[in-house]
Amino acid sequence: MKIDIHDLSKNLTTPLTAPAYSVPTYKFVNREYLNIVYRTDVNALRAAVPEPLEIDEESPLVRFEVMWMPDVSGLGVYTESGQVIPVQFNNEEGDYVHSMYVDNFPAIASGRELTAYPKKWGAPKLYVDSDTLVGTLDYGSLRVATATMGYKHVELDLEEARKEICRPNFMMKIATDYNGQLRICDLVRTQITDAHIKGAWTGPARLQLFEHALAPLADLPVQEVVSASHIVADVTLNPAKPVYNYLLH
Ligand SMILES: CC(=O)CC(=O)O
Repeated sequence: MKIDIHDLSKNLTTPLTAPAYSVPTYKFVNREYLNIVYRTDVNALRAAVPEPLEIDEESPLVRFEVMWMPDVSGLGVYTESGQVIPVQFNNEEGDYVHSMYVDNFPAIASGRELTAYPKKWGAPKLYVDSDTLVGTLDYGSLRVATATMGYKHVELDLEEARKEICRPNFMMKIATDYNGQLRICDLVRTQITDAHIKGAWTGPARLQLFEHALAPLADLPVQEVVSASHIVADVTLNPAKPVYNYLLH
């Protein structure tokens, strides 16, 4: 087999004859979000966020999210759950993606290799239980998060919902050479720019996080639920771009 590194139509990843994921662009139809914004401990938040990102010390917030993706071109069906943290970088507001637990291998591999999504294997679920929207996250056999929200109690403004899911995302891209030395250590930025909101609601919400050594969501403890949203949207993801190279600083 001849390897042509300039042929961009080929998905050059392994296994060579049956790659672990398809070539993006990934388009999501009816992506459904349960987002719960909560106040946490400022020292815990400071310890989680890499500089030069800045947190809001006066208002230390985290967004816990569970996303059900029933129709994703090239990746299939999956659910994802994690935490993002509101930050500022170069005077721009955005969210630092702190953790993501996902139940689909191609989504994990492509997210980590092509972008910088901090994805690990996990078992999130999003479903309606009678009058309640429920989001759960299991890691192995243990429950690490349970979120509940009144189902479609109050409609949200669709433009506000669009702004919520289109905030810039910042992530850490880390790759090493064969000796374990850092080859890439970047802060990267991406943003959803193509989102069609199909519905958005809010309602009463609660969130419980449980201690786990390898899925340490509870290290950012819930002090108070601030807001919650349930959003259904079609979205397209964009590639990430480096915005800060730690190897040069
Ligand atoms: C496809 C990706 O890597 C991003 C996501 O799952 O949200």
